[in-house]
Formats: sequence, C-alpha cells, structure tokens
Amino acid sequence: MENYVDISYGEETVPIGAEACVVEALKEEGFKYSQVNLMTSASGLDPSEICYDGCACIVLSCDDESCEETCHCLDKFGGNYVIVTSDDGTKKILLDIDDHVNGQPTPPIFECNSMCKCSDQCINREVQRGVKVPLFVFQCDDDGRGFGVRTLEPLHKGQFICEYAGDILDTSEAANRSSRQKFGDMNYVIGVREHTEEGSEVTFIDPQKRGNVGRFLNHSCDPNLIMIPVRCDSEIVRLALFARRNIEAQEELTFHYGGRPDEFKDNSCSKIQRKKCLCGSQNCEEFLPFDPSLFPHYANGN
Ligand SMILES: C[S@@+](CC[C@H](N)C(=O)[O-])C[C@H]1O[C@@H](n2cnc3c(N)ncnc32)[C@H](O)[C@@H]1O
Repeated sequence: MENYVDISYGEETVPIGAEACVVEALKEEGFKYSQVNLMTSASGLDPSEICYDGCACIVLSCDDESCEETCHCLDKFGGNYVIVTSDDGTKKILLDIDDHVNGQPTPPIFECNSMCKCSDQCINREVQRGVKVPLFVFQCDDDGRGFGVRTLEPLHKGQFICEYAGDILDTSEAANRSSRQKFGDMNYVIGVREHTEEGSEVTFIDPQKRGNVGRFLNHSCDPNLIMIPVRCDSEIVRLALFARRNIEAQEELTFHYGGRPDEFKDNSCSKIQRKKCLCGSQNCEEFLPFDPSLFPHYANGN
C-alpha cells in the first residue's frame, strides 16, 4: 500500500489505496472525497443535524450489564451489534446479518449519537467510526464495469465495511440529475425505500462528484455485501454496507443495487433501456436494477 495514493487524503482512519488510473480519473472528474453524507442547496436536507435524544450512560460501552439504569438507546431501538473473538484472539464488532438478509420487515438500526454520554468506543457506534478495513480501488479487467473495490484483508460475516456516502438528494433533485444522464453512463444515484407504519420514505444519495469509497462498489446478482439503512445523529439515513458472508482477502466487494437479490423483480420498464449486467454470477439477472422513479421518460415507455 505504501506506493499508492490514499484517495481519501486522510479523511478515513485507514488509507484507501487505488491504482494510478483511478487517481488520474478522479482528478479529471474533479471528484472530492467525503467520508460523510453532504447537504446540497437544491434539496436542503441537512445530514449533520442532531435529531435524537442521547442516553445518559456514563460508560465505555452501552450494554445491559454496564449501564446502571436502562440505556435509553438500547431500550428504545434495541441492541444492534455483538463482539466476537476470532481464533487469532482479535475482537470484531458484528451485526446479526441473517436478520437483515432474511427478515421481513428488517429491523431498523439506530446507533448511539452525539447527545449520548457513552464513550466513542461504545459498541453501538460502529458505522459512525468509519472504514476500518484496508480497501483498494482497481480497474476491472476491461470488462465494461469500470473501477471496482477489493478488500486487502479477510472479512467476517456481519462486519461493517463502509458507507455509500455522498450528496443527499430529494426525489426531484435525484430525477433532475438522472435526467442529464445518457444511456450507458455510469449511474451513481442510489435510492433507498424504507417502509414505516406511517408509510414509505425514500432517500437518494449521489456520490458521483462528492462521496466516499462506496461509490466504486459494483453490483452483483450474487453479492458479498448487503446495504442496510442506519441512523446516528440525523433522521437522514446512512447507507451502511456489511459483509453478507465471510470474505477472503483480494475478493472484489459487491452489493445488489436493487436491495436483496430475491426482492428486485421490477419489470415495469422495457429491458431495452436497462444496462446489461456483467457480474458473471451463475444466478445473474441479466440487467442491472433500474429505478423507474428516476427516469419517468423511460418508465412511460418512451
Ligand atoms: C456506483 S457505480 C460503480 C463504480 C463504477 N464501476 C466506476 O467505475 O466508478 C455504478 C456503475 O458501474 C457500472 N457497473 C456496476 N456493476 C456493474 C455490473 N454488474 N455490470 C455492468 N456494469 C456495472 C455501471 O455502469 C453502473 O451504472
């Protein structure tokens, strides 16, 4: 890694290495690395706003044993992570991923926040601590997918890898940006729909010009990561990527752009406008997931 530029330029606690062609392309595109989600003037949604009360636990880490009184965060939102000791004695904080892969509906994740009295080492602050595993951005073998991300270390099922962070957009700004795209352009806008008792909520994130390493993750129909909505300080969701299974060092990291692989069954748009999927997996769905709400002109069949 010593010979490679850290494309986060010190924003992440571990360097994000990249091939020289990636560094060059980012310079040309005027890309600005940001570890966190950012507000845009068009949408006015501020992801840095603190929206939740904190817990009063003056402890290193919130759990049922350490917190003298019931922890407000764990009581209200439930515990999210567990500590697991590997064979080599290293401790890892893991999410019970099966609940999220198979659960219906999936449990919401709220972490302790800036108003909480617990330390920054609290178990319930995993996503907000940022990337901890060494990641590397590389050029995929001229297969048409562009750049991709691989891990330089083995990863454990349930381990947090990175966020998909960038500009926070409302639906109209997301559609506005998408309408400027030509067919075949790389698409970076990802929308996440969450279903609540009050109805459904959608958040769009665009890391094309400002964002983090998550921007380079490719789609696979048989992915090794899963994207999970997490909230820390703000009501605006953070899109966190966790390992769906144990992953070996040097494996490419991918997630399913349409949510869970068995969930994406949207055939409302003609396949002609959809991008061919090059993931190469045995269960490949042939086309990349497509969000018709961002492309109303395609959705109308024009
Ligand atoms: C979020 S970007 C991923 C990073 C991108 N490869 C790059 O070079 O910056 C999404 C775009 O990557 C390409 N891509 C990702 N996964 C793909 C796949 N399985 N098959 C074909 N193209 C893919 C598509 O052009 C897609 O719109």
